[in-house]
Amino acid sequence: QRHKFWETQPVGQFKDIGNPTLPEGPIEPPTPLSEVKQEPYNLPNLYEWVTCDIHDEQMCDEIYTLLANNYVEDDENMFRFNYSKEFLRWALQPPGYFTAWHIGVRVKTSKKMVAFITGIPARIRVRDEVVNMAEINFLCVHKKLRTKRLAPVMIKEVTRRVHLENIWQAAYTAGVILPTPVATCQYWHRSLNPKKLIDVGFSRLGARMTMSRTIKLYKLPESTVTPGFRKMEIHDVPAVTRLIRNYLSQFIVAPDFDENDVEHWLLPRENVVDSYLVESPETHEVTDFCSFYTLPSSILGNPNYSTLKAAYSFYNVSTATPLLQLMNDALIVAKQKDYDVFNALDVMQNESFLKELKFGPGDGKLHYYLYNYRVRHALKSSELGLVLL
Ligand SMILES: CCOC(=O)c1cnc2ccc(OC)cc2c1SCCC#N
Repeated sequence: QRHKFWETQPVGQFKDIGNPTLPEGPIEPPTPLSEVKQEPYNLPNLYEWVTCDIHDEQMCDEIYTLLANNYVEDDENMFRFNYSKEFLRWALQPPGYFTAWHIGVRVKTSKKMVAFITGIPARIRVRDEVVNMAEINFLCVHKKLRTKRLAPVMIKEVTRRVHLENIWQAAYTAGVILPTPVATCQYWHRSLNPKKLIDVGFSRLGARMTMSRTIKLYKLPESTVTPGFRKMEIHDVPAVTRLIRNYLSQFIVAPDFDENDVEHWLLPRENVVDSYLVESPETHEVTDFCSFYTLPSSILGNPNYSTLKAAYSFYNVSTATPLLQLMNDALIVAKQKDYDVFNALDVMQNESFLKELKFGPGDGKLHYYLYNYRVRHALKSSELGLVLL
């Protein structure tokens, strides 16, 4: 029966949509820490909790393999996300992370990892309130255990462990509708390797279009065009922090990044995150910034290809270079690095460049959720300044 679990949780309920008397903000007050359940929730008998030290090579391997074989697929089962190990270590070890929030479920006898869920701490501003939250991600149950109702108890257990750290709100996304989306975003895709996307069946040759005409349509310059466009370096952290804090202040929901956060989330890491900035050749001021993260996908059941190399737009700021030109340079760099596709959500100001840079709308939507925090009415995706991995 629909949302049996979510109707028991402090989240916006469908029945409350449009009720103007309900105030924006926390739905339930914090619980005194002494009253938070001290022991883990009970799992079905065959299974046990395991706290996952993602830094441990063997544990990281097990998590990588569980996700690579059982994590999210698109509706047509053409792709499955294939997060790399170095990406997982980056995603799960931001400043102030808690190992206890990286939670596995394994079979008591075989010790086989069969499920996973994570939280990381994040300061997220909602309008003018900065709230300490947990970002919940990587909820994955092995394909063979999907009917055992493991997800609700895993969500309750990560919530319990977050409460023990005196954090009472959370943010998460899903491709499915749950009570109640704070915003609903659309994926957009920019072909970089149109022949491969057509060969795997994601894209189709347009009417009256040949393959060579299609390749020409998506062709990009060999090199970037913006003077002063270069990779971000560690000494740029203060300037980039100023730039991105100012830029994100215009959105209703956005991360409250400090320099430590910027150093972790935006400094380039090979095969994980790429970030570039524009340093004015005259004034040496940092005026613009763009970034994308690397999330490959397994291509399912295709004899000729096994992996899709996908770049995902992350945080972009333009104050001097037109956003259109800045993002075209990002596409150029992604093509230089042999990505097959550059993906973006219609969040922030992305709508201003998507069509002109030849992105096409995806058929998947991404719904954003807040736990124990009511937002009176759903936001437009352009009011969202938050990109979750
Ligand atoms: C070619 C465009 O599609 C994707 O890049 C892609 C790749 N892998 C996925 C794995 C699971 C999946 O489940 C929803 C979707 C994809 C998608 S489309 C949505 C992500 C974006 N942009």
